[in-house]
Amino acid sequence: MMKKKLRVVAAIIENNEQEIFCALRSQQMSLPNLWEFPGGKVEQNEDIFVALEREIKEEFNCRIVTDDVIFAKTTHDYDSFIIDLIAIKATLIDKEPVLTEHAQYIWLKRDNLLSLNWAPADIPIVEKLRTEKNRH
Ligand SMILES: Nc1nc2c([nH]c(=O)n2[C@H]2C[C@H](O)[C@@H](COP(=O)(O)OP(=O)(O)OP(=O)(O)O)O2)c(=O)[nH]1
Repeated sequence: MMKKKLRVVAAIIENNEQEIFCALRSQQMSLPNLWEFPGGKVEQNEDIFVALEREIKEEFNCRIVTDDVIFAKTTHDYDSFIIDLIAIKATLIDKEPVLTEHAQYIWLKRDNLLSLNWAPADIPIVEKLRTEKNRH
C-alpha cells in the first residue's frame, strides 16, 4: 500500500535572546516524547503561512508573525507515513505560549539544540539552524 504523505509546517520561533522555541510531544500524541518545532498539518488548499499561524494559536494559544519565506524543507520516511516538513521562521507576539497538548517547552540557544531527542524529520532543520551564519 502507498504510504500516506503528510504536509506539515513547523515554526522556528526565536526570541530576543536568540533562543529557539522547542516543544515536547506528549505521551498522547503521535511520535510521543520527541521534541519538535511546533506546527501541524496543512489543510487542503490552505496557505502554509496561514496554516502555521493557525496551528500555533491552537496549540499554544498565542500569535506569531511568520517570515514570508521557507527556511528549510525536508522529507522523512517514517514507518507509517512520509512527511514533507516545511520550516518557517517566526516571531512571537503578545505573550508566552501556553501548553495545551504538548508536555513541555523550552527556549534553547542554537548551540544547545542537539541536547534534545528530536523527531527524526527535524534533524536536518536543527543542523541547518546550528550552522547558519546570517541570523536575525
Ligand atoms: N508539528 C510538527 N510535527 C512534526 C514535526 N516533525 C515531525 O516528524 N512531525 C510529525 C508529527 C506528526 O506525526 C505530524 C504532525 O501532525 P500534527 O502534530 O498536526 O498532528 P498529530 O498527527 O500529532 O495528531 P492528529 O492531528 O493526527 O490528531 O508530523 C515538527 O517539527 N513539527
